[in-house]
Amino acid sequence: MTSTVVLGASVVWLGYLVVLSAAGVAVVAGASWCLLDRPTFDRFAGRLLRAWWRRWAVYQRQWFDLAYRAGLVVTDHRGRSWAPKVLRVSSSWCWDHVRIRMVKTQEPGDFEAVLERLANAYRARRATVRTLKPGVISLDFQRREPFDEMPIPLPALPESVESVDLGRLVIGRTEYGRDFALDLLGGLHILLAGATGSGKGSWLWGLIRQLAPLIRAGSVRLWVIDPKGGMEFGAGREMFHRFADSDVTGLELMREYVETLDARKEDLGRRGIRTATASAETPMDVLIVDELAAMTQYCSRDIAREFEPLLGKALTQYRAVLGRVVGAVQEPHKDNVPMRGLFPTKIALRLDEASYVDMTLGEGVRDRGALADQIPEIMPGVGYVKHDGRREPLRVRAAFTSDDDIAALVAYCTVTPLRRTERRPAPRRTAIAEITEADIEHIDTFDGDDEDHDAA
Ligand SMILES: Nc1ncnc2c1ncn2[C@@H]1O[C@H](COP(=O)(O)OP(=O)(O)OP(=O)(O)O)[C@@H](O)[C@H]1O
Repeated sequence: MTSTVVLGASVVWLGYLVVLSAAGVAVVAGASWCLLDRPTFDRFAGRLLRAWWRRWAVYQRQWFDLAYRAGLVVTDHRGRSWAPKVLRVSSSWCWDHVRIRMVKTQEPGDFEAVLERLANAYRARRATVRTLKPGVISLDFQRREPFDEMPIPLPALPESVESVDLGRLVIGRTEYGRDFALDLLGGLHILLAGATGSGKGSWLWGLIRQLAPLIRAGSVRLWVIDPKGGMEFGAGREMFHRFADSDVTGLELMREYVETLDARKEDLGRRGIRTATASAETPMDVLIVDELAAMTQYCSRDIAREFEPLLGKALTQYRAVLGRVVGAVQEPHKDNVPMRGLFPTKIALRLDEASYVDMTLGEGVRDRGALADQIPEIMPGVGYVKHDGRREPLRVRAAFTSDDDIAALVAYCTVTPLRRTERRPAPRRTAIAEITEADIEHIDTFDGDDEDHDAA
């Protein structure tokens, strides 16, 4: 209505030609933007335009008819009919969210009962209902599933130290088909929440793979706590700086991590260095905790009581001295992760409960489209990412890292390039009495080219 009034006024005020030309320029500019950079176009303009268009052309237009046929129109004793009202439509790349005010006496269950019918009518892949507040629900319709057909190739191992950008470690693809990267410089610490089998392993190994040349060069050191007996990370113990496979050894590792970074903080402070750069002298120390709850909740009280403040310290004090924490958890409630807010990068893979989504990503993010509890089990590795300072969650899938890829990674990181002198075989101790004529001949004919020796 408002847009019609504004358009009418513009035509009267400026004339048809001016309004048509302005509209033409806007369409061409928008189309070029969309072609050149779809994710940013979608973030700033696409989702608004799509929501406006779909409200007008799809949801609002068919709503009364469909609500009537689905039995959602209520008739009172005087024969008057009341239909639930479409209040607002918002849209992300894959989902539409239709906010509905229910008729008094209706309940969310009335809509749940006819969800399949509504999904069919609106040609959606699936639909869910959420209660937003008393009397208001959101009907969520999934329009597309890009990860059904999108291949997610495992990014190649970076070739050299110089080719690793700690601010852009590519581990998968976004729903728009673009590379998705984690950022250990600006993004600092990462919290990864996901139910069992949701693909946390792929995310963590994907991140480690991208650090491989730096691990091999000693510029990144991994401190890994895998308190579930080393099930996930045992295969990589050789390449880790420190590895713990129980809560007891995990606590010892945590103590050493904090002592090491405290010492570095003091040392760099004395030398007047305010921010360190990752190098063999001052490596980036990445602490990976595969199941935070095993160190904070499902362990003895003494362990949890000591571990939590140490973790809090690691999350708050070591940014400048290159301490980074990557924590994984299945149930992200406060008892398991008391310091959730200290992780600037948050990722929600498939979660068992709707309430876990906001616990992981922050208040209200599920309402903005991060339906991590709706990710099907057949889609491991898919999740929603939320960066501090960015409103919209992004849907992402990590590439799958197989056992063979892990073995190759470990082999790559644990082979130290040998220096030429080290490759020479130790001189054979030969007693003078053992020297034969043939030996003397060989010594005479040796011309200084030691290729055979080197190859040996
Ligand atoms: N990115 C991915 N793409 C495709 N399949 C995947 C991906 N990640 C994981 N999978 C599949 O899902 C299975 C479970 O993944 P994974 O072990 O990483 O889950 P998890 O969240 O670490 O589970 P748990 O908490 O029980 O250790 C894997 O064995 C693999 O078959």
